[in-house]
Amino acid sequence: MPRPRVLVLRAPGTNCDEETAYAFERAGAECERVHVNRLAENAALKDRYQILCVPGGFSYGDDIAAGRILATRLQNHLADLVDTFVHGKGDRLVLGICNGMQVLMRLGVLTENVAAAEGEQPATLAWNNHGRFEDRWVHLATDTAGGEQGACAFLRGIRHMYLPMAHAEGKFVARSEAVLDELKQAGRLCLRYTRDADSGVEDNVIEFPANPNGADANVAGVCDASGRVFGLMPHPERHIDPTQHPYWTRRTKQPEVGDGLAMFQNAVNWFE
Ligand SMILES: NC(=O)CC[C@H](N)C(=O)O
Repeated sequence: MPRPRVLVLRAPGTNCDEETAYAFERAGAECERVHVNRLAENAALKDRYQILCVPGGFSYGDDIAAGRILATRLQNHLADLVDTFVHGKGDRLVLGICNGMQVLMRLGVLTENVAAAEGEQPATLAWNNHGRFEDRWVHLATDTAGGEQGACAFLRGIRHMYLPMAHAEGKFVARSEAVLDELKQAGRLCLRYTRDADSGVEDNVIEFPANPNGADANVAGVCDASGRVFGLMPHPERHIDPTQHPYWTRRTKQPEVGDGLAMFQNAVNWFE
């Protein structure tokens, strides 16, 4: 299989596209950063890629709500692109990081097929509990409720990650306990904030700062029913090299790579 080609989507206000492209390239993919307007001009462009990634940033200045305007632009002008990657033949992957997860949530693709009343969104991303932008490193645990490997294609074999998070509107809130339960049972609440490197998944909300925003069930990332479409609020592309770790000068034993790289490698290996 040739190296998978990644489309890293850019919009006004995107600011993590270069790091994200670097992460995918380090993992062995070929990557192009493409502006949403170029895709709107040339619909056939999307056929060049196997992975769609919506990176972090402040698309359209977070106006109205973070991710809302880019999601609306995709819905109204690039519905075919979204449909091809999310549904299509099931042979492509979609990743949304931070602002990208906000876009995927606003599009509804991460909570598709979940029972909610007609016209109601099953879940959303609200403002952090303390009402501020929060920028810190967090411990994350993966949920394997979807089976030994877990439900999510990007998280295979990963049990724990230490990654930066940096957002204001990242608190995952489900409409009801029933929605939360349904997502949980299916293993779709696949990435959770946790206390430290040795802690696992907890369903009760853990205290700040371990859970930096107050998210229901400590949710940091959600995948669709197929596990091919994944959104997470923390930034795996900011921990690719061990020197990005805040304590790297104090550690005697240096790991070969940063915790975030495995996620990008999983994406590349999915095509083998
Ligand atoms: N790092 C990011 O992608 C930021 C996401 C978004 N602008 C927020 O503050 O919530």
